[in-house]
Amino acid sequence: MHALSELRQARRFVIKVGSALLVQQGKPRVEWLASLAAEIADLRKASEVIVVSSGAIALGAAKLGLAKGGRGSLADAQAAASVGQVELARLWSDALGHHGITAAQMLVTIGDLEERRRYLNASATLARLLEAGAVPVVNENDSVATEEIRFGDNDRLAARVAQAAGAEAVLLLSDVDGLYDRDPREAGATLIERVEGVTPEVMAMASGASASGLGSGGMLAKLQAARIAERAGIALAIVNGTYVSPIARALDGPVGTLFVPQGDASARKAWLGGRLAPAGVLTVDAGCAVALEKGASLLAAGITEIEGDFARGDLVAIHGPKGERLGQGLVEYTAAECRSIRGLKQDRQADRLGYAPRAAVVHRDHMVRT
Ligand SMILES: Nc1ncnc2c1ncn2[C@@H]1O[C@H](COP(=O)(O)OP(=O)(O)O)[C@@H](O)[C@H]1O
Ligand SMILES: N[C@@H](CCC(=O)OP(=O)(O)O)C(=O)O
Repeated sequence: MHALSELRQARRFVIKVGSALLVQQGKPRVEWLASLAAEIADLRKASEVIVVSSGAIALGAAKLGLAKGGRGSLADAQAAASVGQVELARLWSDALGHHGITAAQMLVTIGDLEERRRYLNASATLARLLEAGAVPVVNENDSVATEEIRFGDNDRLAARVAQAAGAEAVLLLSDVDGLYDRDPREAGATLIERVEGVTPEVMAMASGASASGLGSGGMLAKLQAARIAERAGIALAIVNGTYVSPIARALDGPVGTLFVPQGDASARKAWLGGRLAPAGVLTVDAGCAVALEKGASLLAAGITEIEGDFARGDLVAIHGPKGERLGQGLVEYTAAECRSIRGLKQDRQADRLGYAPRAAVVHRDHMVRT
């Protein structure tokens, strides 16, 4: 998909709604939500829709009378989210219910979308809900997620959900028209309509701060989400949601920034490429680095160092001799086994371990290079 209007062809959408759109001065924007629900009902005539909705912390903080919109401390954010999520679910259930659509709440943590087995589980739930005709309304499970296990922003969460659901398009509804070449509050800022690859230059355009003070990620989080999506072959657009009927304005306008999918990585590789937290590091020698560059599997003979305590099937980062990041992949041996067979030729692995189920330590099929 190369133009915003082409997104209409997508068979499965993820629509992400930021806190600032849903909540103003602690109150939900019910009429605006009703107009969005009408657009979702319209989209569903030809496509499937998953919503990723922020707003629990902002809604809950207002109810509990917490300072700083509930973001003063982790405990405040968790308490606010618990209270706000109840209201958020009701708002969506009412708004979609008005069009005869069943809303389904799904609260997830980073592990649910990053640990392979749980990722497959979340993916199956989403598929079943869509098949049954519901609209999943996803948010982070903020009331139990601690700082270390949180996404923190719903932009990356939306990109992950899109991967897990096999969606073709993600719409990030925000309070700006899209990505500007610099902070839009600066003079001369220009809207970028199309991005072919989120390069470091593109990343440099974003500032991490959220102007509204309600959201958490700012433009930086949206660009990180765009990177996850483009690698997964998913089109992503940042569009202005502040208007009534924002989807029609963005797609028929068209106004916004489209991030064109890059390549057509298989779902599994996309998942690997986008995963955030490797369990360990394998450092390899120069010869191995060259072989990996050419697409070979990582063999024990090339490993010089092992960091971390990982299990078979975990994600590990792969570093070159100077510590440079070469890629990451699913490891076929535990950390202890890797330490034991490091530097060994393939035919000696079985002698050392007494078994050698796999020739490669990280097979090329389960590896992505950076
Ligand atoms: N280069 C940029 N282009 C567009 N917006 C930017 C840029 N750099 C920083 N921003 C800020 O990012 C904000 C959007 O992020 P955020 O407030 O987190 O949105 P949301 O709550 O919708 O997730 C914009 O309102 C803008 O102030
Ligand atoms: N999960 C949080 C939202 C996280 C967040 O702030 O996201 P966003 O407003 O999209 O930057 C909530 O429901 O309040």
